[in-house]
Amino acid sequence: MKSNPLHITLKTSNLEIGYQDKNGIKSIAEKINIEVQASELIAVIGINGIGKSTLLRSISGIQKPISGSIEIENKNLQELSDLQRAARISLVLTNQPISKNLSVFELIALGRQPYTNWLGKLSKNDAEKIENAIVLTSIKSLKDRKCYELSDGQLQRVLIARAIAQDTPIIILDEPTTHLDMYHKAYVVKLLKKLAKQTQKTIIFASHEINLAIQICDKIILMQPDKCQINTPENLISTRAFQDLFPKDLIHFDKISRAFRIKNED
Ligand SMILES: Nc1ncnc2c1ncn2[C@@H]1O[C@H](COP(=O)(O)OP(=O)(O)OP(=O)(O)O)[C@@H](O)[C@H]1O
Repeated sequence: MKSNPLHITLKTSNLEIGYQDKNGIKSIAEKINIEVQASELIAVIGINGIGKSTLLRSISGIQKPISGSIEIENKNLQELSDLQRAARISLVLTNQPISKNLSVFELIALGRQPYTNWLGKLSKNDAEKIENAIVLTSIKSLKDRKCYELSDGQLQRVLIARAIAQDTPIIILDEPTTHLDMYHKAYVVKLLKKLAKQTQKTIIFASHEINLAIQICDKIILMQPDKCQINTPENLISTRAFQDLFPKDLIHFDKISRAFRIKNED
């Protein structure tokens, strides 16, 4: 794919997301209008239960939206077959069960599944994509290890490598920094930024690491009870969008340090 700053990879129009339970359809968020471009790193931010995972599942095509449309590279997501979707979007779910008995190489090779023949045999091109993903995520030394031997931080890098090997224009990750220490949280988000720039992919991830997202991401999708907006961290700060994200009794957004801070006074 060519590096083109105006290459729109994902567009939602008047999207309403939610779920169905025994009592009927429940709406979680509506009027979601977002447009994202190639090479952008985008964080989805919002309080617990606001609908971040539901939004990611909806734009990945694994959960049906209530209404509105989702376009991936100018194609309606609903009209894509599973295979066509897998060639456009890769999804990394932190709590997804994976077979930890696989070696790192085997797990990354699963990223090529949408392209391999029915025997699952890897072509030369598949092998190159896998090798490239291993190099980009700096996990060469882990290649032959079993996944159960890995630390959470290492496993996260391997899952990211699998998504890179899948070679889709869009990569979506749900809370890729969960369970990681401060250093490894920063490491993973910086890695995602590097990958977005080097591979011209759109990378969208949900996270509670707001201070990190403000420092590193190109854009933030900010989900709040009454609206969902997308903008650069600078614009969100200047329009005071972060001010009422949390109840004000404990935490406030400090414009000077561009970070949320805990109130110390009683
Ligand atoms: N299938 C479902 N059945 C019942 N409730 C659901 C279902 N899917 C989502 N919800 C509810 O919808 C709301 C949004 O959930 P979601 O997981 O998308 O939020 P989130 O922002 O990702 O939360 P968190 O930050 O805690 O991970 C929550 O109240 C959740 O309980």
